[in-house]
Amino acid sequence: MSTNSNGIAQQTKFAPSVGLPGGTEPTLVGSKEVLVGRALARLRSIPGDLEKYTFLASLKSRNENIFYSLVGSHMKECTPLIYTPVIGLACQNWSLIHPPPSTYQTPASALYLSINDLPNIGQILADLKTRVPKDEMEISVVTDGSRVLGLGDLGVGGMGISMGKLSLYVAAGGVNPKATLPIVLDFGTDNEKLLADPLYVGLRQRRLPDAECEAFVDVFMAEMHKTFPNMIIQFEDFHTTLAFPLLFNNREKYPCFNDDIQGTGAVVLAGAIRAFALSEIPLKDQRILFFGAGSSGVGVAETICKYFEKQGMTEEEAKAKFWLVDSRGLVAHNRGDTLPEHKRYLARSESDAPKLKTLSEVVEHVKPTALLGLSTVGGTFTKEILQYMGKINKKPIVFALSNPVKQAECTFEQAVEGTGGRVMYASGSPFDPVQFEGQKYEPGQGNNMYIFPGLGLGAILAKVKSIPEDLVHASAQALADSLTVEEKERNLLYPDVERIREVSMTIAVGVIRAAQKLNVDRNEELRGMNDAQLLAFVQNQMYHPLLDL
Ligand SMILES: NC(=O)C1=CN([C@@H]2O[C@H](COP(=O)(O)OP(=O)(O)OC[C@H]3O[C@@H](n4cnc5c(N)ncnc54)[C@H](O)[C@@H]3O)[C@@H](O)[C@H]2O)C=CC1
Ligand SMILES: CC(=O)C(=O)O
Ligand SMILES: [Mg+2]
Repeated sequence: MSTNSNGIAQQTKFAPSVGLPGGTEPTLVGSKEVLVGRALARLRSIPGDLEKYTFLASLKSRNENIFYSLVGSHMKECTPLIYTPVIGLACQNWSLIHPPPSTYQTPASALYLSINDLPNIGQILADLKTRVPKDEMEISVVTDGSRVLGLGDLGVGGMGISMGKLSLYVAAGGVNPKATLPIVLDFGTDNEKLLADPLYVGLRQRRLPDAECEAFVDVFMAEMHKTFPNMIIQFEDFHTTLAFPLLFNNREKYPCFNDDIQGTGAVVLAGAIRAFALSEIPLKDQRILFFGAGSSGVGVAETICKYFEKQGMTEEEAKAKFWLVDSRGLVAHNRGDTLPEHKRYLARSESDAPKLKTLSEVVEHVKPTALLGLSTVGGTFTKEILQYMGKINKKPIVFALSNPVKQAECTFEQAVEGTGGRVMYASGSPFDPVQFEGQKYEPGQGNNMYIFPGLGLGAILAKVKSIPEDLVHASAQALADSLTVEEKERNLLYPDVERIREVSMTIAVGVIRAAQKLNVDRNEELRGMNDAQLLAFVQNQMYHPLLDL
């Protein structure tokens, strides 16, 4: 990453301006605080969520510095509007709100590549390179929109999630906005509503078979790497049948990772490390049940399983702590269907496994200490299940991680009430604190937004060749270690979201050190720095809109 002011040095200076008769500006435009305050007041005056989203998108395009100052100083209020849950609504309505003003602003602020572009990808990227305002692009979030949050196939509407994640790279990770590139690969859509919608802005044809998508991505990745050799690629919201092959095909060749598999793995591991400790149950006695065995469920389960091994368990001992449930019941070798590759590693073998079809049956069979939902199905952690978790555990762990809010397996309030206030809870989308029997309870937000900004920042600064699993584990450990004494006293599982930039910095340092250990770093200058110097270096490299106003 080059210096902070790169690409943003020519921003408007906000000295009070004196109006001339007939001028286009009012008499007093205001100081930066006033400009941010004015944007906030305007935002709060807008009644609808989608309208708030389009206002913020328009602000981002008109003045990036005010946008990022506003978001950075009001993370709790703005994150739900530029990210989950409102981003889901934006993706669902993409054909109506497209192009958001930000795509007009710079010609390289978004890239749609369709299957018809396959022969020309190299040329398209070379042209784009001549138009990007920064000498080197640093990070791209790439999706094909085939599984956007828990909302299913939204086709090119997935652009919203790529843009939202990159806004957080800037606001929470301090990446230069000019070095970010959201990309949608338009492989068609299997969403009947979109196929029938004359206003749909993507290809109105059915999705290509996975093998053809994989072949497209082979070409895409090679051309991206040729054009932007240091660019980190984040795969996002690909349907599970593509998510795993794309990760395995590319992870050793290029600096890339899958956010749903690995970012989610790391953020949930970090929250779980803390919850396991608070539960006062040793790791060897934990029994962890996953409701949902897709890219994120399996990604998280395998990440925690590896952590157990690092804590001294054998592979078999670690695997024995996990149970996965999918739409056919307990995932088991002997249940009579052919399990897809990603479900085999943690599939069970006990003789009664095939009989366990519903979540309630599996919960009663397993007696879990921790119940984690990554199923996309809202409300599935019923009152009875939550009460049962409360009955068998002193401090039950319940993570309802599906996004957006309606897809959460239970709300925070339901979890608190069902367990008599003893739950250790995290959700993917934010919930408000809850009052129960005169006491205030605060939920955790177990969302990969705590990981990817810091993981990406560390990978950019170290100029990594690839992102091995140890870098992901380092990001989880750094997040778990980042809670302050005050946050621990509040029984939080994750740091306060207002501190996310500071947390990202710590994660970046952990990731850089892990990259150095594995020799995947190309920025060898960082090797000579001690930890304090490295932290100062990371901080100094971070884009900071307030300084540049
Ligand atoms: N909190 C976070 O940071 C993240 C949350 N997620 C959320 O996780 C959810 C799942 O994502 P993926 O794993 O990619 O999706 P997926 O569609 O691949 O997996 C869903 C899994 O749930 C199972 N399932 C669906 N309906 C079910 C039912 N009625 N009963 C039992 N099992 C059922 C499916 O069989 C499948 O195993 C999404 O809502 C997504 O938003 C994903 C990534 C990060
Ligand atoms: C948060 C996220 O990546 C998802 O829900 O897919
Ligand atoms: Mg995702």
